[in-house]
Amino acid sequence: MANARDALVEAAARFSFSPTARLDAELLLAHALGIERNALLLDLTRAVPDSFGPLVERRAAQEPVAYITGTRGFWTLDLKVGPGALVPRADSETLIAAALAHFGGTPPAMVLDLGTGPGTLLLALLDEWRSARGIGVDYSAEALGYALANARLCGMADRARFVRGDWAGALTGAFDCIVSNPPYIGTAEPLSPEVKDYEPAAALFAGPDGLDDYRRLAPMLRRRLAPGGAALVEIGYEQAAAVTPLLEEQGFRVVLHRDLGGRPRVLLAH
Ligand SMILES: C[S@@+](CC[C@H](N)C(=O)[O-])C[C@H]1O[C@@H](n2cnc3c(N)ncnc32)[C@H](O)[C@@H]1O
Repeated sequence: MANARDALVEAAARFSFSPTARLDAELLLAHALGIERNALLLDLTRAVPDSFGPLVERRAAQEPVAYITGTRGFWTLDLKVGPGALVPRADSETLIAAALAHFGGTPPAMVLDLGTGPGTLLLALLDEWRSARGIGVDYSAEALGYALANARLCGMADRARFVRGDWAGALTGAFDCIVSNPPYIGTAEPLSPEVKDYEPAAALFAGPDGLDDYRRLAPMLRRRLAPGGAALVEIGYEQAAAVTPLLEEQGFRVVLHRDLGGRPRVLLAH
């Protein structure tokens, strides 16, 4: 029977399409063994279970690792994810860092996450702001199923509520912090099979120029933001020049935040 060391080399070679081929293999083998990746790396002589083979086949077909393992780490949390919900992206942690920096030692009382998916932004913020409560909105029932499960798993079900709806259309009241990572990919943009063939199109595409959802969201942010509050939206790295005026037209002052790669990633409107 192959040992872990050899099996990882073989699996990573099958994942040459992935920039994180070796990491993918380690995560899948740790999942098959039911242990943490760190524990796997401490002993690479261990035997490989038969259940690893089918996982390798799924990844070789470019299924996202997070859909295979059913979880994805985001900020301080391990979130349950699966088909029907976008896999949280590391780039979105820029928005969390920007929100924490903006509010500093005075956390907002009410947070609204528009397009919450598996609860990503809302739950990460509520984990930091223990006195805050929040609402996550999505129009995907599947995504909301994961969001609710994640709120329970992370011990935040008493502070996080989820609502199915078309952005903020059905909401009333004011929120001190509104966050959103809406779909922002243009319909003709080329995408890898990993994204295009597995992740929900409704979480990705926003009209020919990728801006349709920002156009709808901008006036809703104005209406739902409490005085003195801040709205933060994630953007594609080439969209700052197009999205900033949409927010400024609503009377907002806009501050740009960059991701760890130095690319424009978040607009903070206040
Ligand atoms: C790019 S995904 C982001 C998901 C999550 N916020 C994250 O960062 O992992 C966009 C989300 O917006 C949701 N969405 C798209 N159009 C929507 C609409 N009109 N109203 C509410 N949610 C919408 C999608 O279902 C999807 O979950």
